[in-house]
Amino acid sequence: MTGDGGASGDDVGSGSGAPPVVLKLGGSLITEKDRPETLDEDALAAACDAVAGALADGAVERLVVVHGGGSFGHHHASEHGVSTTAGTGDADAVMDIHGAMTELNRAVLDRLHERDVPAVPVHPLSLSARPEGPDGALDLPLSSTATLLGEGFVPVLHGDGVATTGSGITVVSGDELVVELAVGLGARRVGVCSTVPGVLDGDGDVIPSIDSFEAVADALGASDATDVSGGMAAKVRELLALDAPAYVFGAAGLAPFLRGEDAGTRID
Ligand SMILES: Nc1ncnc2c1ncn2[C@@H]1O[C@H](COP(=O)(O)OP(=O)(O)OP(=O)(O)O)[C@@H](O)[C@H]1O
Ligand SMILES: C=C(C)CCOP(=O)(O)O
Repeated sequence: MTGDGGASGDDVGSGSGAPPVVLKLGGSLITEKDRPETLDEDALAAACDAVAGALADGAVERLVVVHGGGSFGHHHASEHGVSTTAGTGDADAVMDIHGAMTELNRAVLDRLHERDVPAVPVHPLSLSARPEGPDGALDLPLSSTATLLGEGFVPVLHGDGVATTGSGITVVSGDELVVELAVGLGARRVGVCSTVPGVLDGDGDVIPSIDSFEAVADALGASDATDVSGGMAAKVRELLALDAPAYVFGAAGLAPFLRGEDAGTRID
C-alpha cells in the first residue's frame, strides 16, 4: 500500500521531492528496556540494515527516523519522577534524561553511518516547547527537519525533555514527535517498530487494523517495562489522529513496511 495521500495540518512540506516516510524505532526494540543504558546491539543492527537497504534500493526516497527512550530515557525520567505530564526544574535531572537520550541517539547515528546512511541528529529539547503547559499542544518547529530532508539527509529525532510552561521540563515521547512530523511534513506513511508484532487483542493475536480507540481500548495497556509515556495505549491514540496510514509492527515487519507493504497492525 503506497502513496495513500499525505496528512493534513500546518504542512511545511519537505523541500522538493516525494513526501517522506516517518519511522519510529521503539526504545523497547533497540535497547534492553529492563537493563539501564543497555543497547540491544543485534536488534539495532538489524533495524539499521533494513533502513540502509530501503534507501539504497530506492524503496524509500525520503526518511525521517525517530527513536524512543528504552532503557536510556525512561530509566532516568522515572528516577527523577518526570513524565509527559510531571515536570522538573532541576537542571541535573534534565541533563541526566537528555544526556542519556543523546547518548542513545549517537549510538543510532553511528550504526546508520556504518551503513552509509546520511543520518544527522535533531534534538527536540533545543527546538520544541509546550507553551500552554503539560496538557497543551506540542510546538515542534519543523523547518530544520524539512530542510535537512530537502538536502538529502536522514534526520534522526528522539524522545527527549521539552520546555513546558509552568512545569519546567517534561518528557516528549517519540510517538508524539512522529505525529507532529507526519502532519507537518505531509508524510506518506508512518511506521512504529517495537518488540511486539502489532497491536495484540485479548488472545494475543495481532489486530489487522484499527480505526477507533474504543473498539480496542480493553486490550491496550501500558508498557511491560519502565515507561513514562504511556506504552501501547498512548501510541494507538496518537496514531489514530493521523490522516496518513500508520503501522505498528515488530522487527520482522520493518523491511516489508519500508518496501511499501502492509505490516503488523494498520491504524487509520
Ligand atoms: N494490546 C497490546 N498490544 C501490544 N503491546 C501492548 C499491548 N498492551 C500493552 N502493550 C505493551 O506495549 C509495549 C510497546 O510499547 P512501548 O512504549 O514499550 O514500546 P516502544 O515504543 O518500543 O518503547 P519506547 O517507549 O521506549 O520507545 C509492548 O512491549 C507491550 O508490553
Ligand atoms: C523518556 C524519554 C526521555 C523519551 C521517551 O520517548 P518514548 O520512548 O518514545 O516514549
